[in-house]
Order: sequence, then C-alpha cells, then structure tokens
Amino acid sequence: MLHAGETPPGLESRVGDARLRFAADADELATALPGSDVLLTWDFTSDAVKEVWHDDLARSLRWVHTASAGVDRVAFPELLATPLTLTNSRGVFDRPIAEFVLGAVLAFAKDTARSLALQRDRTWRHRETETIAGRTATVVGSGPIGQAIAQLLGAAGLDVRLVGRRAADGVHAFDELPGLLPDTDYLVLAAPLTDATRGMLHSGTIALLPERARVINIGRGPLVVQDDLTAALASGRLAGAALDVFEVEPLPADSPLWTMENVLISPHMSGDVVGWKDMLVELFVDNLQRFRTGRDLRNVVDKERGYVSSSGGKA
Ligand SMILES: O=CC(=O)O
Repeated sequence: MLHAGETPPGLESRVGDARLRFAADADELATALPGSDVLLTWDFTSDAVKEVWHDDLARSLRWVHTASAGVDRVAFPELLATPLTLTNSRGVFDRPIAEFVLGAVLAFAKDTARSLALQRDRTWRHRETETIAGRTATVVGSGPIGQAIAQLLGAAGLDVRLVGRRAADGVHAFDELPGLLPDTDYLVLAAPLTDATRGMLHSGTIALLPERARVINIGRGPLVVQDDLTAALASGRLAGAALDVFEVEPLPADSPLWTMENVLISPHMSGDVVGWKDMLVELFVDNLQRFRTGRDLRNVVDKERGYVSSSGGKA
C-alpha cells in the first residue's frame, strides 16, 4: 500500500500490518509505486500520479483512493482504462461545503465585503441589503454535495433548482439548464469535471444569466471559462462571484480577479472544516479493512462516467 502527498494524521497506527510506503513528490512516487497494490492520493492538487504513470502499474495496482470528492487528478485515460477500483471521499465534504455556499450567498446579500472595506476606512455608510428568502438558486451537480447545498439553501428560504446529468425526482436534466439560467440569482457549480461539464460556464451561458446573478464555484475551476467570467464581472454583466476553485491553482498573483470588489476568493478550502483530515483517514481505514477482507468498498467511482483530468492546472 502506498500513500502519496502529505502524511495523513494517524494513518500509520491504523493500518494494521499493511506495509505503508510514503511518497512526498513525483520522484518518490516513481520509486514507491511499483509493486504497491493500493494507492492513497492525499493531495488533490498534485499531478504526481499522472506524471509517473506507466503501463506496468496497471498490472500491480488494484485500488486507488482519492482523499477528495473530485477524482479529476487521477482521471487520465491510462488509469481509467485499467481494471483497478477507484474510490473517492464523497460524504466528508457535503455539509461543510453547503455551509460555505450559504455563507457566500449571505455575504453577497448582506454586502459583507463592503462593510469590511468601509470598516477599514472607518467609514459609516448606511446601505440597504438584500433578503435571500425567495431568491432563486440553481445548483449544478446533483451528487451528495449538490444535494446538501440544495437542502441548506432551501431551508434558508431560497427557491432551489437542482440540476444533474439526467432528470430524476426533483432534479432537472443538464440540458434543461439554459432554460433555468434567466431567472437565476445564484448559480452554484457543484458538478464533477467531466466531458459534459468542462467549460459549461462561458460567455454564451453567462449571457443567459440576469445581470443581478452571482456565480458560486466550489466544484472545479475548469467548469468555468475563467476569462469569460472575469470579463463579465469586470463589465458589470454579472453582479458577483464567490470562487473557491480556479483554472490554475494557486490563482496567479496577476489575476484581475484578486482585486475585484464583487469577487470573493478562497483558496480551494470550501470543504475543509476542522477535523476533515481525520474524517478522510476514518473513511480510508474502513475501506482498507474491506479491501483486505474481500468486501465491497465504499464510494466506488464509475470510471466510465466521462471524468476528465484537470492536470496542468497547477501553477
Ligand atoms: O476539491 C476537493 C475535493 O474534490 O474533495
């Protein structure tokens, strides 16, 4: 078994007599990976697995677990084509991300960023703020994270439409999205990065949103054509954006997004509440027990889903 990236807390004492190899970077991974049957990738911003991949690994490796909900960092064709089992960490981040999104909605509605800016200037300036009750949120992504967001925003009084791949009970099909955009106040992107979702928000779809709309992206940066969104925010074509993920991470210092007053930027942290790493270890250790006793694993990912690799996005 092998783990790549930062050391997960308490993992070593939890794996019984399984032999752990640690790899902090691509070079160490290239040495450690051959002969391993399990790979735990702990760093959702690293392209190390893709960098060191070669076909022999397809024969030895039987299971890859990502310490993330998104599997895009390992969703490259050579790995997806192998018979190995891919599992992710869905479930850990749902509620934290939903709270993060609600916080962003409230920050926009209550003009919080402006209050902080005025406070820094010791300026007392009364304004009227918006209510969130009755506003419309369109949440793209009907997995556990999207569902948690929809549930929390709904509980807060927003009128929520959930959009998934296919129509289902309470879920709109992805191809219905253009019809939902014109009366959207908050567009929340919580979809995985797939063939269908990459670049889904571009100048054409932005043009369908009303000028009052705000975009909240807690999914993956490449869901959005960032230049198109930046231009729309700069011109006032859109009212605002809360962005936790970007085409390139960390967001380069020269990005115009940093200084826009209507943009909230956070460094890919929407799900990372205190204790999240312990929860990830818990999930992995449980799955490891299952793996070693031949039982079904939790959180198996459908490798045929059309996931695309987000590699190359790291600065
Ligand atoms: O981005 C983090 C994750 O996919 O869990």
